[in-house]
Amino acid sequence: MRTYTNVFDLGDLKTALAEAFEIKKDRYKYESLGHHKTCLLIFFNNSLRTRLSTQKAARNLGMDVIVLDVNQGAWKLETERGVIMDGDKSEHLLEAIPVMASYCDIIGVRSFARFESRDDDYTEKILNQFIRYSGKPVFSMEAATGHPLQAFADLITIEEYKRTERPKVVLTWAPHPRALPQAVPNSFADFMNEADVDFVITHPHGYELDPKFVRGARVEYDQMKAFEGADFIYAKNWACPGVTNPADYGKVLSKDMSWTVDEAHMAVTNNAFFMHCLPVRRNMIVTDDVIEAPTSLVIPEAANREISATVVLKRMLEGLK
Ligand SMILES: CCC[C@H](NC(C)=O)C(=O)O
Ligand SMILES: NC(=O)OP(=O)(O)O
Repeated sequence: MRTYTNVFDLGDLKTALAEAFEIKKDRYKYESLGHHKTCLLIFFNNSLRTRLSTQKAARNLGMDVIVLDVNQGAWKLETERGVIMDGDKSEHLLEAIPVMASYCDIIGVRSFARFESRDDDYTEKILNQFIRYSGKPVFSMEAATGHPLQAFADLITIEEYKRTERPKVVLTWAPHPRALPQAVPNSFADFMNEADVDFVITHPHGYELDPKFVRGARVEYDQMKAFEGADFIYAKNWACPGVTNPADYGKVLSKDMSWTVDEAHMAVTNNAFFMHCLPVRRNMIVTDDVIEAPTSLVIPEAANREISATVVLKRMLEGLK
């Protein structure tokens, strides 16, 4: 595996899930694979789960780990070519990338959508420079339009807890005070469309996700109708993807609190499990009662981030041989 940015990089999902459950039984099983190999984790944005779980995964495989918070300790980086660098940025990405790559064997990158240009975000301008100029295997730790480590952990969790062979899984938008990226819902849809589930997406008008990720999923604008009979509810906020109106890209079009997932919403489901990638704004996205209920999976879901990262890093290490 040279890059991990989407569901198709994983290949057959049943095989990937079998690998995940094998590792979950013994996460140190492949600890010799990473001997004298270094994993560099580069963060342009904040993180808790990804920062901790990916370091843990690398250590499970015997790797050394370096974590770099760009713009906090390193030089502020210019990412645009052709810019006269007379401002507050001391170094260009085009030098920094090969330099960083010279100290490691595998690179993880977190670089959120900037909402300055839909094209820049949806062509993954930053992540693709690492893929193009580092000469090393590169995996996404949430880039502008995807969060595949999260979505793989979500799939593992659904597989562990499903009570029926083909569960109904609902991705629901919920309100948030800030403009959040579409990376998490995009990757969740990317994975659910390839998994053996009955997948439904529900959100207010104007929040249509990019067709590249929606693919054959059913889109239901009536949230309560979407929730009917659901086995899993996956809640997430995202800012306007700019599909129906490109001028609205990155905007907060709604803070409608009737979309907040509460017990009345969960009452029309099939006693559904509740999921969220975290961090979550309680009583905006979901009420205290729902996220604290026995059917809330947010903690085991977060714990599975160690497993998804271990599988991906294992495959990258195997590719180095
Ligand atoms: C894993 C989620 C990271 C990020 N969340 C925030 C609060 O920026 C997002 O919504 O994409
Ligand atoms: N879910 C997730 O990626 O969390 P962090 O942003 O804390 O890493």
